[in-house]
Amino acid sequence: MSKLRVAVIGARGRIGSEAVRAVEAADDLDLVAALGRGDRLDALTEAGAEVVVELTHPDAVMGNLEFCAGHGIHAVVGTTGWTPERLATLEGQLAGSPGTGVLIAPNFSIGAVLTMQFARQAARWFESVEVIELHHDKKADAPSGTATRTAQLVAAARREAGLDAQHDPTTHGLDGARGADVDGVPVHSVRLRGLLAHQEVLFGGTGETLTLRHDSLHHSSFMPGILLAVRTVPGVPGITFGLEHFLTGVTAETGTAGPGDGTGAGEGA
Ligand SMILES: NC(=O)C1=CN([C@@H]2O[C@H](COP(=O)(O)OP(=O)(O)OC[C@H]3O[C@@H](n4cnc5c(N)ncnc54)[C@H](OP(=O)(O)O)[C@@H]3O)[C@@H](O)[C@H]2O)C=CC1
Ligand SMILES: O=C(O)C1=N[C@H](C(=O)O)C[C@H](O)C1
Repeated sequence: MSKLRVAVIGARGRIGSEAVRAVEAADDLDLVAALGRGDRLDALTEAGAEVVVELTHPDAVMGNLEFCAGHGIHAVVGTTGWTPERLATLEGQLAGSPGTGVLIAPNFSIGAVLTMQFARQAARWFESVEVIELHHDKKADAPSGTATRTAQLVAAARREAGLDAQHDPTTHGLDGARGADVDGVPVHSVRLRGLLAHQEVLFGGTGETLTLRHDSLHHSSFMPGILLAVRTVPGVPGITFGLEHFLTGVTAETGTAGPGDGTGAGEGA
């Protein structure tokens, strides 16, 4: 059987360099290009890439995906900073390439995907919820894509359950002290040298709290998810938002992806 031809963009970055090693080590995958800043995207077509793994920067991702869509190259996207506007742009880019698949994953680690699902499950049972995400000191975007997605899933579950919006009693304080408001869920971002990627979802109810915590301790935590996505995305045309849609057993919890439907694409990452 021929190997799937894979390229990595952002190949010299923290996660990109790990992805290069993971693709090289996979028996069924062939790393045909490893691109960094300044490299020509034509190298992707010249190398015959079938799937691109995009791990760059919010400023770079849209141009890279436009090229992929325009050339019918499937894409697995880890770069964060997604908004509904960006998703709409990507949908437009893919319109002329209906067989091309793009998986956008706010987080490739199984523990983080499960944390989001557990948070979604817990949301209806608690009055209060806040998210704290903690990352390394080089991260460009805040809140993290994972925290944004978590807050959106929790907010959607609260709405579905008919819960009231959370009331913030703060009348005195400094700007920013209560974090960013993501769909009515406060999200607090910590940036600290020595950290990698961590998140706590805190729920509060009558006389009790529940804390869900996930820690990515090494970039290897993202590799099984990236490899799964690379192997799966050629068979799934269009935009899929969230790795859970490629994970049997977790998919049933979330429904199918679709812009603005509260479960999949179109909600930012
Ligand atoms: N979904 C997930 O599970 C994960 C997602 N991420 C996301 O992945 C992205 C990258 O993270 P990280 O590896 O930490 O960041 P890094 O800054 O370490 O790596 C990004 C790399 O992309 C390169 N780059 C920037 N612009 C371009 C471009 N136009 N073309 C090609 N390469 C380019 C950078 O080059 P230069 O150094 O010259 O700027 C750098 O080598 C971020 O958005 C992050 O949030 C990270 C971890 C997990
Ligand atoms: O920049 C990172 O490092 C990470 N980014 C993703 C995010 O924004 O959620 C995934 C993970 O948290 C690591």
